[in-house]
Formats: sequence, structure tokens, C-alpha cells
Amino acid sequence: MRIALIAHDEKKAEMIEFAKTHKDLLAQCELTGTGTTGKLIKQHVGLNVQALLSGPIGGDQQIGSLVATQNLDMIIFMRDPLTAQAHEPDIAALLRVCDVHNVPLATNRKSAEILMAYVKLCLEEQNDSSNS
Ligand SMILES: O=C(CO)COP(=O)(O)O
Repeated sequence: MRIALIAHDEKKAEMIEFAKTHKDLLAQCELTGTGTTGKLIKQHVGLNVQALLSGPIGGDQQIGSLVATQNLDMIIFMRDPLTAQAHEPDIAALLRVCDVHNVPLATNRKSAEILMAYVKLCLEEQNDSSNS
């Protein structure tokens, strides 16, 4: 399972806490993320995350490109809905490309939890079929 992790500044602490909670599952996935989010998760959680560019300088667009080329299975994006972002057009483009390609996208903690339940199921199925 290839997952991108993204968090706006006001949501970074929540993302780190989320990644700690789901560390065992996330460790079985191929993780990528925007620059600062990716680095913080590596540093504070110890997960192996491929950190792309920071969001405001093109990171969201890089993630969008992975979606468009079918190289990503889902995105967990802890978005800050209360702060204006300089790169709002990039964020809108990322959300749009997920809809274009039908890629699951969680933009808040509860949706992220639901996606992790799905990840757990998929990994269990994968492990069952490789054991039989
Ligand atoms: O701005 C972001 C997403 O729009 C996140 O970028 P960083 O992870 O580099 O802070």
C-alpha cells in the first residue's frame, strides 16, 4: 500500500500523534510525504518516509503527480481549514486529481482513522494470501 502523508503546520502535532498510533501498520506501507511533514514523521516516529518538496514550494504538486500516474493508493492530508495557505491552488489541484483518479483522500482525523481500518484489512488479506 502506497500512502502519502501531508499535514499543514497547525496539524503537524496531530499527524505525528496519528503516525505514532498507527506505526505498526504504516511501517508495512510505502510512505511518502511533503517535505516538512515527511521529515518530522521520520524524526519523531522513526518511520521511513520519502520526503518530497515542502508543500508551498511544490510538494503538493509532486504528490498530485504520483496520483495522476497511479503511483499512490491513498492520501492522509491533515488540512488546516482555518488558516489561509499561500499555495491554495496547489492544494485544490491535489484534491481534484484525487477525485479524477478515484484515490481515497482523508482530510481530517476521523476520515484518516477510517482509511487506516481499511489499510489494516488490506494488509491482513495480503498476509493471509501469502501464508496460504
Ligand atoms: O503545505 C503543505 C501541504 O499543503 C505541507 O507541506 P510541508 O509538509 O512541507 O509543511
